[in-house]
Amino acid sequence: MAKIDVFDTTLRDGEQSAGVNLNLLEKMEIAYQLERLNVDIIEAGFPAASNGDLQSVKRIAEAVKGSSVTGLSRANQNDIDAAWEALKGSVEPRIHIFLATSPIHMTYKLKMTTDQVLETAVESVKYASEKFTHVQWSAEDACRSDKHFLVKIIKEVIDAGATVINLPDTVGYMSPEEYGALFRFIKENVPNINRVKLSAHCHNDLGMATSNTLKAIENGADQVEGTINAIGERAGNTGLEEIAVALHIREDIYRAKTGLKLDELKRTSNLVSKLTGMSVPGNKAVVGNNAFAHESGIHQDGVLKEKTTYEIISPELIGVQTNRLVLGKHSGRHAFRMRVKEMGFELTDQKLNDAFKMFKDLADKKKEISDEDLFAILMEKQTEADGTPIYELKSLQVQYGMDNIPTATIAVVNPEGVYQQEAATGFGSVEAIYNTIEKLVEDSVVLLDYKIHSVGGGRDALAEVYVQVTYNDHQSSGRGTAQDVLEASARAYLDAVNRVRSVHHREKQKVTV
Ligand SMILES: CC(=O)SCCNC(=O)CCNC(=O)[C@H](O)C(C)(C)COP(=O)(O)OP(=O)(O)OC[C@H]1O[C@@H](n2cnc3c(N)ncnc32)[C@H](O)[C@@H]1OP(=O)(O)O
Ligand SMILES: CC(C)C(=O)C(=O)O
Repeated sequence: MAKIDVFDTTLRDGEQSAGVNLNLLEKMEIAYQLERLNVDIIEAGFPAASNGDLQSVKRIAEAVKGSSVTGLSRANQNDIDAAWEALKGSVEPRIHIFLATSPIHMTYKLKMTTDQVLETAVESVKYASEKFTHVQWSAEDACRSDKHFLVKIIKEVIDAGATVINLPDTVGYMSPEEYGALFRFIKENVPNINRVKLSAHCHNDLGMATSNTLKAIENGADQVEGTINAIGERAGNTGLEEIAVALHIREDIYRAKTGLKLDELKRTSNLVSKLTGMSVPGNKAVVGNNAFAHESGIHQDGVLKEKTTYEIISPELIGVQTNRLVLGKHSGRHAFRMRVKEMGFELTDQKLNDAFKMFKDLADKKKEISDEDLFAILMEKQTEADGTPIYELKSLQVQYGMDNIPTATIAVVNPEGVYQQEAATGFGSVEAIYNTIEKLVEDSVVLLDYKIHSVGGGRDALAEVYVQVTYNDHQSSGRGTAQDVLEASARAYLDAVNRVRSVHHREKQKVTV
């Protein structure tokens, strides 16, 4: 099994993400976590970029001992000296020098000929090797470079003292097959290549960074570069979490592994996301919040019976406690019943079915049903009297306008099973509803108290209404839950009436016995 070195550039290429700016303490926090994750190399910054960057790299190099720390440098003495200033305190000082080798970059950006680039690369690597134990050299934009020129310059920089050669796909241009072939070509054609480690560094412009990196491993890469959460310049870099977990899960084909502590991945991802302000999409591979969430009934049923039906990665592997069965409109009875049980409710089959129907109706209106929503539904069902014929709300319509008299039209099925419909007005919508209900139920109802609050937060939160009434000379309370406040109000009023009826019903039964 080949061991692949992990070179983390979250603090350098990752910080190049538009809008990301980390201060020293934030960088230190991430560096400590990367050390805990057991990355081999941390690229902590670009010391020549600013005094702040130099100081961060220096502090991280002094503080972190479990991973090697490096800094980026252009191919000139000034940048190399800045890197030395930052890194000379580390155990085995390591520098990362880059110089572009593609015609586009050499012509337009560097304004240098190939000979000048060759000479600059060799001189800078020689200069750096006098100070640093490890010198990584990157052929920037290697993937759009002439491969014979690459062979030539790589051979020369190895002779000049480079210990690692990196072939970056700087603009995320290559296909996996092409990138793999480039590694094979360099391995087969650079005569001194076995003296160095070969590294892959991919960008995700065409969404191929992970596949490209894996292809590089299949074709001889000893080191992979990337960031946590795949952040980085433009569309980002290779997500190290994806590589490490892919190698682990598909060990059968890659026959390679990293030394990462995989169960630190989620924590690292959370920390990087929080400190950079770059949120991780829910569907992000490995570390997205939905990576272990199952929403559809058939999947939930499968996972309840045997996790591996729909999970190739176990959540514990990356430090997530458990998978999540999300209750939503695609969920089925198996998952619903399990959640009901977990929440401590024991419902009869009939009530469970009714609750499931209420849940499905609500799920049609809300994206995700929270535990609070579910609790409200289940509590309503749990506390509903059994066996008593009740008034069942069938439909409710309210007409309201600032200059009109509010009117409610309500249909119920009464305790005798008869469908009834009535309409009434009121000073407000709720009063119109309550006046209508009074016409529908046999005896008079007097409202004593009315309270309303929202269950959970957000604009689509459920409304929960509590009422106190006297009905038929009995005081009673009632509770109603619905997404609409008027429906919740109607349900609460009918619930109070039904509770009185249920007490009567039980008393009558006692007398009969
Ligand atoms: C592919 C990558 O991710 S490379 C890393 C990119 N990261 C960064 O650029 C972040 C940090 N950069 C910075 O803070 C600034 O760009 C600095 C401090 C490094 C340089 O700033 P300035 O001196 O103002 O130069 P500026 O950034 O405008 O231009 C870059 C210069 O470096 C030159 N250059 C670019 N790459 C290299 C290289 N590898 N070796 C030597 N010179 C280089 C450019 O040709 C240009 O030179 P010119 O001024 O003679 O035209
Ligand atoms: C500095 C190099 C390795 C780089 O970030 C790139 O080419 O993308």
